[in-house]
Formats: sequence, structure tokens, C-alpha cells
Amino acid sequence: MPSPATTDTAALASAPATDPLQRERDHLASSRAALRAMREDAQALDISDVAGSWVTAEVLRKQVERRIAALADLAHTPLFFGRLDFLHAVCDDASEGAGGERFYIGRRHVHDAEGDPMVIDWRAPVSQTFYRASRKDPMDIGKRRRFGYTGGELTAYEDENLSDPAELESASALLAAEIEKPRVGPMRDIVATIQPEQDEIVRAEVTGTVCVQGAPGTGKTAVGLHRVAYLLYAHRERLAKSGTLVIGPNASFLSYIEQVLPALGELDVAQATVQELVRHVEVRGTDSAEAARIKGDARMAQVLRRAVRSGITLPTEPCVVVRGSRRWRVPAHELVEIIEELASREIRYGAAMEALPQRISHAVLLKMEQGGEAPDDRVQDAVARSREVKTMVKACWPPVDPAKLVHRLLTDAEFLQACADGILDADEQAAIRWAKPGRSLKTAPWTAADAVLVDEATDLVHRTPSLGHVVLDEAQDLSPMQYRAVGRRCSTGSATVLGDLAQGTTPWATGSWPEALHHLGKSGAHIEELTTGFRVPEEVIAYASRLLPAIAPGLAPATSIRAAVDSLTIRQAAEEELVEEVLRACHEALAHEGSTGLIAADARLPLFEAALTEAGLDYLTPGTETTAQSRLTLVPASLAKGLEYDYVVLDEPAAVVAGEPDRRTGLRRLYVSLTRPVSGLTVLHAQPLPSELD
Ligand SMILES: Nc1ncnc2c1ncn2[C@@H]1O[C@H](COP(=O)(O)OP(=O)(O)OP(=O)(O)O)[C@@H](O)[C@H]1O
Repeated sequence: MPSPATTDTAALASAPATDPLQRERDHLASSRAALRAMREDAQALDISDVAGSWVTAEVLRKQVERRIAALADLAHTPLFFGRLDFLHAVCDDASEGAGGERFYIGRRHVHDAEGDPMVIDWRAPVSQTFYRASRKDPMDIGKRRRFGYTGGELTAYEDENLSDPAELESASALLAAEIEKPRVGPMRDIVATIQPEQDEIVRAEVTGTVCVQGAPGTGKTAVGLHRVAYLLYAHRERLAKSGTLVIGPNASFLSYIEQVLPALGELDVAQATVQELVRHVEVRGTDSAEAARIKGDARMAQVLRRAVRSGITLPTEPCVVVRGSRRWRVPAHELVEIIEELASREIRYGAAMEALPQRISHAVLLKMEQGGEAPDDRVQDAVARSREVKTMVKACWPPVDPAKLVHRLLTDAEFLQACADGILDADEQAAIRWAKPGRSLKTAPWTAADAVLVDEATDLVHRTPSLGHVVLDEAQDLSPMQYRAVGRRCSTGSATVLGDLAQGTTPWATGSWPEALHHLGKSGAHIEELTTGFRVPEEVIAYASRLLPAIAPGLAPATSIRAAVDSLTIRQAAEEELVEEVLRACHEALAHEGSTGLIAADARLPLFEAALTEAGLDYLTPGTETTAQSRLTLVPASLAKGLEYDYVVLDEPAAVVAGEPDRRTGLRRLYVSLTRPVSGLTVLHAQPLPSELD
């Protein structure tokens, strides 16, 4: 048995330093002092001598500022959370230069004045043992100690003597306490309690793409964020240069997760929605589900490729260049050869357009040499820039403006037909054309799906730069064209793809991960599955899982490590009393500690805005941080994805289902809504519940 957690703080405050807990507190105090000293050293850095130019001074200043920020000692973020006692000394390159047998594991590296580590970063190789060692495979660990904190104070520890065969496996009370903590405020890191199967994903090789299928609350988002932090530690230089990005479904979700990485000392990871990535045009229109599905289909990439190249024209006239008193002539058939050769190569349209003048000029130079001249590079450049060559290039390989091109495709039926012939049928072509084109590019009714088409066209013209690593969360909702847009942003890097097929709520939601990975351009990715739930209580996940056969037949229900009893209440009310009953349930939920989310079909939101205001009940919108004073959030079902609340009051499931274009999507939206609570769910309904839930 692990030693019971020591929690008697009053008795320990005055305990002598021989007391084990006091010794740990002493180590914490000296580690914090060492961190302060590291920060002061960074603040005292004088860069005026080393920085040459103004630009290098600025870059250096920014780096130092970042380092100072990263070294902040956050009062409520424990500096270390674990200790490892190895049976034998560990070599020092695995542990940030500290040889020996005992290591404190924390959120960042801290060293003393001599440079000896006092806290080892959780990402260092030696720390992996903290997450992976088990009684079955103790990995040379004698003792693993976990620390418990209350308000920044070290108040408890818990030991596991992994190499002691007499000690039995038992659940960690500190892990349970961490999971049970009320969910007020933004998402927290899970660095102290990452589970072995999660750690495998966090530390997977940077070169490979990993795709994680996981039921609600299995820690996909948490794992993705910790993975970026890990990769930045293990491959700092490479990734700092190329950049990292976390993609989430909407702004509310991004603001919910935005503090996790800074808490882990990582301040430079960008966050965006897919829409933000493809912001080439101003989105002001919406598509029907059918039009959006076609526009998101991978076949559109073929249509666009044809469209981009549709202006390429084979010359029928020669190109004649005048130099001094002589005229040089490249015959049409030679020009055709040059253009066909360029067109057959897998280079971007824009790069080929830039190469073409030099190719023609080279042909002119060959004529000159045949004519007894000895032209050099300057002549070649001059010919390439000559009016005659420019005119020829413009006629044969005209510049393409991606937004204009897509605009033309969506407004000019003949052009669309020519580009989509054999790819989209006539009905599909008609479905994607705009009814009212708008007067100009600016005022055109661009939709979110159109912006992705413009992004594809832009990439066909000029290659999109690739980042080092991209984390794609809630990936199941992306269309094939959106996967392509994300894929080109990590074409030479890697990705972590996170999602749950059962939570797909777009008409084009992913049906299979191999297919999605194909569109992303990462067909070789590993697909992993997480099945242990850390959020939703057992009773609630079992109830929500009744929907699985209808919404994702192949998927197994998640298990839960949270056995909260009496966590599910289902009440029926008369239609005219439903709103009042929902408010009553909110009051009941708010009597508990932590956050409450009132989830309702989007169409019923105004009803609750009015009712809550009238009742004088303050509420927040999703993504706004809950505080101890303001703990109720009114959540439209369409924005519930990825979020969680201690208590959820769910209004009228039938309305949530009816709010979607088809029943399966409606049931999936309901599944998402049902799986947001951490401690308790109250479902209120006037209409019958969907039959799957009976
Ligand atoms: N190892 C862990 N230790 C403690 N808490 C954890 C652990 N793993 C996950 N959690 C917590 O469980 C909750 C759910 O995690 P997360 O949001 O990452 O799940 P998810 O799989 O992305 O869920 P969804 O599919 O609903 O978006 C979060 O509060 C997270 O902090």
C-alpha cells in the first residue's frame, strides 16, 4: 500500500526539519529562492555590449523579456509536484546535468547558484520515469512521491514503493483530488498527473504525426497541449524557428485553453481557428449544408487546379527579341515545348511563371551563340526582362489572383463547367454557384467554405510556408478541404490530430481517421485511442453512451475514473413551466462549489437570456473566464464542444436534436452537450426524450 497522504498541516508547521514534510517544504523554499535568483540574473542582464545593431538589440531584448516572464514564480502553481528516488544513480545527461538518485520533478528547470539542478523539468528524459514507472515495471525506482498543495502551500505527500513487492497497487488519493478539483477559471495543466497512455502520446517522436481518437473527457486537448510543450523542450531550436500552432474550433474554446501553455512556461505557441488561418476574404455569407459539403469535398482541389491553370495558353507565334541591330527568333514550337515542360512539373504556378522568362531568354541566348555571339548572364537577364518576353509570358502564363479566380468560378457558370467537367455533376455545380454575386470582390457573399477554396488556390500559386508542428483539436469536424488547408501548414513538419468521431457535428464530419489523415497529407500517422475518461462521471457517460449505436456504431463507450454517485438527474416538466424549472436547477447547481453551465439549443437561447436577466441571475458567455463570483455560463449547444463545467443543466434535448439539419447530427450535438459535466448533470425536458436515451 502507498503510505497514506500526510495532511496534518497544523502539526507540521512547527515540526523540526527532520520531519519529512518539513524537509520537502525546505526544499521548496530553497527552490523558489533559486528561481528568484535565476529571474534576477535575467533581469540584470546588460545586453548593450553584446548587441551590435538596433535590430539584434531588439531581438535580444525580446528574448530576455521572454525568459524573465517564463521564470515567474506563480504563487498558485507548485514548483515541483513529484520526487523520484532511483535505486541506482542516473547518468546526468538524462537529468539536466544532475547525476544521482533523487530528483524533484516540476514545471520547469531550477538550478542553484552553482548551476546544480534543484528541480528537473517534467519533460527531461529522467522525468519520463515519473509517469511511466509501475509496479510491473518499476524502471529502477525505489520510491515515487507525489506532493499535494493547498493554495500554493505544500501540505501533503504520498509515496509508492514501486520496488517493494509487498506493497499493493492502490489508487492515488492526490490524483483523485486533482481530478475532483472544482473547474472554476480557465483550463489547467495536468502535468502532475499525466497517465502512462497519455504520456506515450505526449512524448511521441516529433517527426511522426499522431492521431488520437478519444471519447469525451479522455484528455485529448490536455494531451495535445502538453505534447507541444514537450516538443518545444526536446526540439527547441528547430521548432522555435519554424513555429508551432494549436488549432481549435472557435474563439471561446481557444480562450478556455489559452493559459495552459503559458503556465508550462511556453509563451510562443500560436493559436487559431481554421477560419482565421484562411482569412483571405471577408466572410459575409453562409452556405446551405449541401453547398458547404460540396465546397469542402476534396474534388474541389482538382477543380481549382484546373482553374488556376486554365489561363495557360500555348503560343502560335514566335517570340522575336531585338538586340541592337539584330533580331532573335524563338519559334512557336520551341516555346510550346518550354511551356509544356514547365506545366508537367510539380512546381507552383507562380514559381513556374517566374521561371518562364528565364527559360525563353535561355532559348534566345542559344540562338545568339549559334549566331556567333558570346552573351553573358547580364544579357540573359536583360532579355528575360525585355518587353517582348514579358508580353509573351503574360499571354501564355498569365498572373492569377486567387480570390478573383474563385470569384469567377462561383459566378461564371461556363467557367465552372469547364473546370469541373467530369469532376462535379451539373447539380453540384449549380449548388455551389452564388445566387447573388455581389458587385465586387469585397462585397461578394464569401462564405467560410469559399475562404478555404481561396486558400487552396493561393497555395496552388505560391507554396504556403510550413510550421514545425501543428496541434489540430476537434479535428472530426473538418472538411477534406479544411484538412488540406491545415496540412499545407505542416507539410514539412508534423501534426497531432485530436478528435472523436462521435462528436462530429458538421455535415461533412470525418467518418474515418485514415481518410482524414490522407486529406491532411499524413497518411502514415499512428492512430492511438484514449478510453479512460477524466471528466464525465460514470453514470453520466453511461447515459450519454446510449446514443453511440446511432451516432458512431463502431465506437466503444468510454470508461470513467469518476464514480460520482447521484450525478444524473432527469426531470420532466410541463411546457409552460420548463424555463422556470431550468432556472431552479441552475440555482441548485450553483449551491455547489464550482462552475455551472446551462446548455440549451441555440434557438432557445434568447428565452434564457431574458429569463436569467429577469431573475437577476448573472451569467457569462462561453470562453469568458468563470470566477468565484460569477459561476454560471449560458452555453448555446453549438458552442459546448471542448468545454466543461462542474454542473451542467441541459434544457430540452429534443430541441438540441431538432436544431441540426439531420437527426444523426442532432444526436451527436446532444452527445456533446451531455458530456460536459464534471460532477453533475440535470436534464430537463417537456417534449419526449429521443428514443435512444430511454
Ligand atoms: N491525467 C489527467 N489528470 C488530471 N486531469 C486530467 C487528466 N487527463 C485529463 N484530465 C482532465 O479531464 C478533463 C477533460 O480533458 P480534455 O478536455 O483534455 O478532454 P477531451 O478528450 O479533449 O474532451 P472532449 O472530447 O470533450 O473535448 C480536463 O479537465 C482535464 O484537465
